[in-house]
Amino acid sequence: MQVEGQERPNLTDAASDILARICVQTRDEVARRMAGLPLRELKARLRDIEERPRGFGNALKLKTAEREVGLIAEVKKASPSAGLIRPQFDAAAIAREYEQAGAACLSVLTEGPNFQGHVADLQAARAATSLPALRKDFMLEPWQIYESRLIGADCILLIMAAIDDDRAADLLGLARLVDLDVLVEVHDETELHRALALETTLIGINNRNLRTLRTDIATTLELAPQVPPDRIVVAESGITSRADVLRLAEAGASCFLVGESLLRQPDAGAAARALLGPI
Ligand SMILES: O=P(O)(O)OC[C@@H](O)[C@@H](O)c1c[nH]c2ccccc12
Repeated sequence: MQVEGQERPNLTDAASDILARICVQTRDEVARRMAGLPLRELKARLRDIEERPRGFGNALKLKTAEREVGLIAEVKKASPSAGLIRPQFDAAAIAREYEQAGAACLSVLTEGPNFQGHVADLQAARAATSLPALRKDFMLEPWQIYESRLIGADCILLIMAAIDDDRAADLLGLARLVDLDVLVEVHDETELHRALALETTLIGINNRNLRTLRTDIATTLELAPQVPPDRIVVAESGITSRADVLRLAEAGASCFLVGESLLRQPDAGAAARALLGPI
């Protein structure tokens, strides 16, 4: 990593705060990629793209109307909390299983150092299905929004714990400009109120604290009832059973972002079907 020591946050803090560490790594990575593709060139390339995004929010609404539950099924090889989840990782094959099981959308990790994700995984998963895909990464810089559109993402994630209000509004506006949907992620009441002040429909409530990596679905149970009905609540992380889905739905979540519990099963499609329930 090439960043000078004094530009880094205190390393003791960064080591005990996983989100802070990932943000430092992401800024380094973005600086590297930007050097290879300056913003002006990136924008010029976008002008040549004809394909429109697939409509992530819309797919969630349609599936939820059809079967009560909108599943965003996650494609990831590893995570900082679980380590290696799928040693034999085939993003396209997993995505196809999810689509056949009735998932509304995909979520694909593209972050390298902590999740072993790649842009190519998102492209492979999306090409193998007709489902819209969320680029699951840490969006900090405007350049990343344009890049997300270039690589074929349909939606991006904005993590309120990682950015301030001005940055969130800027990145949200840019995403709109390039026709990407946005999932705004919160973990506590303060972040939820900051998110609700933004003009955005998809509110993700992450049951995992990204600073400590601990999960507790009580986070969604507490926060979902505070979300007005014109927004869509996506319960995220630590969801392992149909019983979890039913409890979270009762609290007001209509959509569910699930990765690890599906990917731990040899048949991820069957696991997704079990979460979705009968129909
Ligand atoms: O694998 P799980 O526990 O089912 O969680 C999926 C998803 O919610 C999780 O990957 C996630 C939610 N928000 C994030 C932000 C960064 C990295 C990862 C995430």
